[in-house]
Amino acid sequence: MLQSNQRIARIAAHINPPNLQMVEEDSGLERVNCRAKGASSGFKVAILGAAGGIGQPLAMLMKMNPLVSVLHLYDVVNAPGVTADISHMDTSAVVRGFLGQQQLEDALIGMDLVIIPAGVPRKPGMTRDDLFNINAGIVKTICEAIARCCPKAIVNIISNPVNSTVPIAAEVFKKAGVFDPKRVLGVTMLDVVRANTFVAEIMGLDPREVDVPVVGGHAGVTILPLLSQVKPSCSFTQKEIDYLTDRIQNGGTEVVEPLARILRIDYFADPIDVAKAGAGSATLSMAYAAVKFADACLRALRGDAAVVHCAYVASEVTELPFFASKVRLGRNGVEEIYPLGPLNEYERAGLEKAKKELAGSIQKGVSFVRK
Ligand SMILES: NC(=O)C1=CN([C@@H]2O[C@H](COP(=O)(O)OP(=O)(O)OC[C@H]3O[C@@H](n4cnc5c(N)ncnc54)[C@H](O)[C@@H]3O)[C@@H](O)[C@H]2O)C=CC1
Ligand SMILES: O=C([O-])CC(=O)C(=O)O
Repeated sequence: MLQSNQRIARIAAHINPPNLQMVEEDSGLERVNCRAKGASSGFKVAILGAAGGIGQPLAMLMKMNPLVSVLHLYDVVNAPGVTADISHMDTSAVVRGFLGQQQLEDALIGMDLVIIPAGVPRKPGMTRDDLFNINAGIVKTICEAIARCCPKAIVNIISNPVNSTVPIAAEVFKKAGVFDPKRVLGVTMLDVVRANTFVAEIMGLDPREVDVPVVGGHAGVTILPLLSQVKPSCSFTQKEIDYLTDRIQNGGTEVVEPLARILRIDYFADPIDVAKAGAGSATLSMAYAAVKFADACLRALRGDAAVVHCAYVASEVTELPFFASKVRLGRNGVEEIYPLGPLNEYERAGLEKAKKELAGSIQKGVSFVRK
């Protein structure tokens, strides 16, 4: 039976790893973090930005994933509290918290998958690119640490502007001599999740049975839904195509901005209710999408066949160095990038617009690291 002070120390150690060694030395306790049954097999996953609007529900959902054996939660604020909270869930993954930059490397050592939702979100009136000045530096610092501590990890980048943060990550890894284009993935899953939902809504289908490829990037016109390739095969009127394309491209803004979609949304009488209006951007649907994507990465790491999703990756599908399209995931990350398939005239025009904007965003990210 443990003494009261030992029990308290155990809790502290669980939440704050630097105390762990001290506790082991002082009390002779075994590493509490290794005690959970079922924790020996499975993957080690780190969430960076784990105390944020996306990070918290993402951490909760990853703690529920049976493929995860160890879950590291890192943030520059509030990581201990979130870790304590999540660690009480009676699922097998062992949770450890890491607070502040001095613990970033500890958070990363040995990780198989690193998920990055660290950074500031949009407020009304902002584009994702307006986040560049703050988030570019955050992603750069984090990726420098990944290059040192777990260069073989699969990296899922959520922080916006994804169109630039993925090129930033790639440049950092190149500089460190560890860039593997198969392992760096921009998370565009929320665009697919939204597209599936909106198509299902107007076609009267079950969203779980709908699959809309969304290619290009993750901002405005760079988000290009290929409605001609929807499964199950659907035939849309031009009005429906215009509505769906616009809504999928501006799904993020629908959450951020009051009044943004006043003319189209009919489920609230008061348009003010339609957005977070300064309280941030999508967090819950994003956590859902991030977990869907992370789970796919883990299943692929395990060796499952035919794990195919859209993601923004280093690519030769177009003349641009990065592009989102369907990729097959495997034990090494991106094993195969699929071509875009036949596009109709509307989609070809959309592709040209997307590429024009993407080229600038990619260059901006690359220059940020090379400067
Ligand atoms: N890829 C996508 O589809 C989506 C991306 N996002 C983006 O995700 C990011 C996070 O959004 P939210 O969670 O809503 O923001 P948030 O502000 O609620 O949370 C961000 C977290 O990052 C932490 N953070 C800040 N600097 C950090 C650093 N240097 N290292 C580690 N953590 C740090 C903050 O302390 C905070 O806990 C934003 O950039 C947002 O635009 C949001 C929705 C969808
Ligand atoms: O719109 C934003 O700023 C957040 C985001 O990327 C999304 O919800 O798709």
